[in-house]
Amino acid sequence: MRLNYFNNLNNEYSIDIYLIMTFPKNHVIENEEKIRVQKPQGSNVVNLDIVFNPISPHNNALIILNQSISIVNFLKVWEHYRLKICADGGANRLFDFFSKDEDRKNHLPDYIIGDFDSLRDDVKRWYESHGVKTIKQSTQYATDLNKCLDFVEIYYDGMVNSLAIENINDYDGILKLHAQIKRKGSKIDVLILGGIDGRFDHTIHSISLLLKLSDLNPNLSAFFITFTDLIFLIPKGSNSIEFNTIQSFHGSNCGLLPLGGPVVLSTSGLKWDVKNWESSIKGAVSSSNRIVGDSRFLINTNDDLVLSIELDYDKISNYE
Ligand SMILES: Nc1ncnc2c1ncn2[C@@H]1O[C@H](COP(=O)(O)OP(=O)(O)OP(=O)(O)O)[C@@H](O)[C@H]1O
Ligand SMILES: Cc1ncc(C[n+]2csc(CCO)c2C)c(N)n1
Repeated sequence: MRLNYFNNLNNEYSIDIYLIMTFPKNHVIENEEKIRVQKPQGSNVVNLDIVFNPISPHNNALIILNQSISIVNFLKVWEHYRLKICADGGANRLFDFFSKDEDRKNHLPDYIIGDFDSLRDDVKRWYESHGVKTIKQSTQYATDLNKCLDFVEIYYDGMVNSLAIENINDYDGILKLHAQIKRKGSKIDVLILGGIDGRFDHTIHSISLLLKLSDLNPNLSAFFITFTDLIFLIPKGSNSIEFNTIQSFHGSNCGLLPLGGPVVLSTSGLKWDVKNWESSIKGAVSSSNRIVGDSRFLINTNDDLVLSIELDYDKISNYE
């Protein structure tokens, strides 16, 4: 609220008065279906538009895991990513996605990385004969997803240019190189296709990696995409989750998932906004919530939180 007043020399002054509302613990407010949420100051901004249309000079990577490629806008997404990696059997999925060699040739990944227990021989040979680099990493103490995430960091650190791929030892060379990189480089947006909603151990491993990303792969900001959802980490603090392009996420169902441990949450822009709300996997969890903010919603959390947002393909197909 702004108050204007004049002093005795007739100069106009204004003062802003902020009303700070404090809510009781575990409060829920039910909102209308579409509400305006003001842009906050000093929040971490998570821009959902960059998932389908990454900012071009920005470092980014697409990782295809060994699950069928189910997102409907896959070909558009493909065009937007600079570095494309198939994790082991993920290359079979990319190969099988196309029915003609002509289309396959126009969609070559940069690398195929893994222990190669699932990569079919014919697929390996075909991609190698078209110039795709394959990097065998046979260690059974890291998953192919681990190896790919580490590789993305060493690639953008510049190590891969200065090092012939053949010189990476084929047991755990990527992990060894990764241990040498700078901890704080520039941010890299990574979109991971698959890894969630198939085998349960893989799913939990994927969530575990997400929760450990700031420790293990601090330069990466990762989004998992499945046929139904976008899943990513909301870091501790105040966050503004924004979607300015054609309101692509307004109306989507979402879940605030305390998978890293108990959290206390306050939100603005959800159908059921929570205030000072204690959430834990053994206690209350806000699932089947809905985004009602017209172009953003806010989450304040005292610890990292996993967020899932349902994908509405009618809306996201508007992304060019
Ligand atoms: N059924 C699945 N559900 C979810 N994610 C999967 C599934 N299968 C594979 N993935 C993901 O794709 C990656 C590459 O798949 P691949 O089948 O080559 O895995 P893998 O590491 O050999 O697994 P495993 O030996 O446990 O079957 C895995 O590391 C995992 O992240
Ligand atoms: C305690 C422990 N549990 C499981 C595995 C097995 N493992 C973990 S990652 C991986 C590679 C999958 O491609 C395999 C086989 C292990 N090594 N150590």
